[in-house]
Amino acid sequence: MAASVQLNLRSFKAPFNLKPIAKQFSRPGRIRCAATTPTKRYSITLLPGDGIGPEVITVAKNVLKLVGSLEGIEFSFQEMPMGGAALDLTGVPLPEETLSAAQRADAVLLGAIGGYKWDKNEKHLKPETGLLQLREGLKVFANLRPATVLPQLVDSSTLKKDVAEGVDLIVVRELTGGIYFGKPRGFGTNEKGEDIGFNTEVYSTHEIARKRRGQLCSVDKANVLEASMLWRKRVTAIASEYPDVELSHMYVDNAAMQLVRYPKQFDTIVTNNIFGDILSDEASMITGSIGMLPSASLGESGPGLFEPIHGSAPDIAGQDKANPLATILSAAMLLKYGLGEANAANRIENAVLDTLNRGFRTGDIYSTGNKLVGCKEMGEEVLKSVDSPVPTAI
Ligand SMILES: NC(=O)C1=CN([C@@H]2O[C@H](COP(=O)(O)OP(=O)(O)OC[C@H]3O[C@@H](n4cnc5c(N)ncnc54)[C@H](O)[C@@H]3O)[C@@H](O)[C@H]2O)C=CC1
Ligand SMILES: CC(C)CC(=O)C(=O)O
Repeated sequence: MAASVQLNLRSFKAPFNLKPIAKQFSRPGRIRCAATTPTKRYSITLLPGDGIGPEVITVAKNVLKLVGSLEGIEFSFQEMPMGGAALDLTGVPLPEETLSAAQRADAVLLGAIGGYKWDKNEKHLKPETGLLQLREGLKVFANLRPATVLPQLVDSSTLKKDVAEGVDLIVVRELTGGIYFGKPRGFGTNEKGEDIGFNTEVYSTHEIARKRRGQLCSVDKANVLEASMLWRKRVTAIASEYPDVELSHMYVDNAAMQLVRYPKQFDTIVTNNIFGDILSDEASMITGSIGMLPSASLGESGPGLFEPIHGSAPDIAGQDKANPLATILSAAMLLKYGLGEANAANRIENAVLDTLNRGFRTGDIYSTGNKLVGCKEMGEEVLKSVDSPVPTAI
């Protein structure tokens, strides 16, 4: 890593708590099980989407309902079409009604979008375009993707136990800029008449300024890309204002390698849209499965968007094989970061740990000696753990 400078996080106001979710995972304790009269009401827009999306959202919704009833919270859920499902229904991947329902809600929980059926659609008619429009429409620029190796799943990691054990990091990904949105973009022909496709990686200084909200290893490609050079310049400039927190810089190719060589070196990685997408998927395998990783996307104000980091997994869709834990943990992030309901969020996190402690595993995290279950049964076991007055400590 490059020489570090110090950032002082104490003096700036982040709109969210950057403390890795893992820290809260490790707080087992007695759960009060008394049902209370609902005093708080929240509206949640549910966007099941495509593939395994509806399967995992159904499970997460049930978990939210139960936790709400135990914590005196009443949810009103509004389910709206999004992605391929919306294309089939309305001809566009993000209908106006869906976006405005999401904007009006207290928080948004998304399953996943995409599938073979729409892969050949024109760009503006792809499910993925709808997701980018949703993120842009909600102005959720900061995407938090925690990756924690739970002791229960250390054997599911693709890395050796001593490398994976204790990994506890978070990727903070810029979400509404960079190459996913930059212009010019498109298709054309070069001087030899060959077809070309081109995109533009562009960052403006105000977008990078937002990145100071981490305590950080800033990942870029500043040895080659101008947008990364500006990124590093801004991050370094901001760093000088915050002397108490360490900042280091790393090139993305090295970061990809370091993540599998010695992942414990990372606490918070802050990076751009595309590098964050790729590195967080890579980090997911250290934890055992992409089916385990939740995410929260937050802006300055307005509802946050909460979604598992995985896609619609068309290869297992409709077979009751999906791991719902990433979506359940996204619901926990929704409670914690979106609604400020930390107790309710802790209930969910503890219930997930308890379910794993009781040996229940979907196929993606299965190891010998455990009980193989499908998406629905995993959800039912999590509900039992939510109800359990004393969760098992890890
Ligand atoms: N946020 C979103 O909605 C995203 C959507 N996509 C879309 O999803 C579709 C499939 O993309 P892929 O690249 O295959 O990525 P993917 O994440 O859907 O699947 C990759 C692999 O992980 C497995 N997997 C994913 N989630 C799982 C879960 N919860 N439990 C068990 N196994 C799980 C799948 O079965 C597959 O083998 C594409 O249309 C893509 O554009 C991809 C990434 C994110
Ligand atoms: C538009 C999405 C499919 C991009 C993606 O992979 C993600 O952000 O998770």
